[in-house]
Amino acid sequence: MTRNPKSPTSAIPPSIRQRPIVLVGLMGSGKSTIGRRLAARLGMAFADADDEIEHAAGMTITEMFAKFGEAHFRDGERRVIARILEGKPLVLATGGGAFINAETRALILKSSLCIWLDADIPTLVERVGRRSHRPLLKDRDPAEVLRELAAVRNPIYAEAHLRVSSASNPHEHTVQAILEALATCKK
Ligand SMILES: Nc1ncnc2c1ncn2[C@@H]1O[C@H](COP(=O)(O)OP(=O)(O)OP(=O)(O)O)[C@@H](O)[C@H]1O
Ligand SMILES: O=C(O)C1=C[C@@H](O)[C@@H](O)[C@H](O)C1
Ligand SMILES: [Mg+2]
Repeated sequence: MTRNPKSPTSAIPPSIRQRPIVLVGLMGSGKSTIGRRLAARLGMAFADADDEIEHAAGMTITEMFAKFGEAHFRDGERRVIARILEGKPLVLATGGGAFINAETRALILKSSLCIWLDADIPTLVERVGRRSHRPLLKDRDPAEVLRELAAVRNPIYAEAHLRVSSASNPHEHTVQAILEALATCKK
């Protein structure tokens, strides 16, 4: 594991590891890939809510949307996130819409330290790719959908406790920026 001497994790108050760290933000903002790396740096467990939901339902998110609709998916998402947050503190990557659901958001804000990973639309478009497996992006121009979602969702993501840009490459820059934010976090 590489450690950057500029940001030793020893600078992070021990209380930070005593509750879950939850990453929220739009599709492609890096919640899953950054979350896994952040957890490794902090020596915490990691979970991805999208993976957990697929595991619990025994089908993909795309299948769930097609078979039961988005509302059903959101309900399952809330229950899965509630169960994860009741367990041992960990880093949790949420799906892009989880924090937009008022009940799920209340749960996250109450029991975790919540970080909004934010990036500009061109960066997000590049990262989700042109042939996305994500059900909300597969039938329309991803740039258009992401712009619409950003307009509605960004004011809600702004309720997160911390906001960190994930726009710069490589991943380690973003992990570093999160570690720096955690080191001075008063929440
Ligand atoms: N800070 C970063 N630097 C470089 N590449 C990144 C960064 N963040 C994400 N990526 C790349 O962007 C792509 C999408 O990232 P990721 O799957 O982590 O997004 P996500 O927020 O989990 O999306 P979703 O909400 O759809 O689950 C991946 O290929 C990932 O490697
Ligand atoms: O932004 C969203 O609403 C979504 C993001 C993905 O992570 C998945 O949770 C699903 O595709 C919905
Ligand atoms: Mg993800």
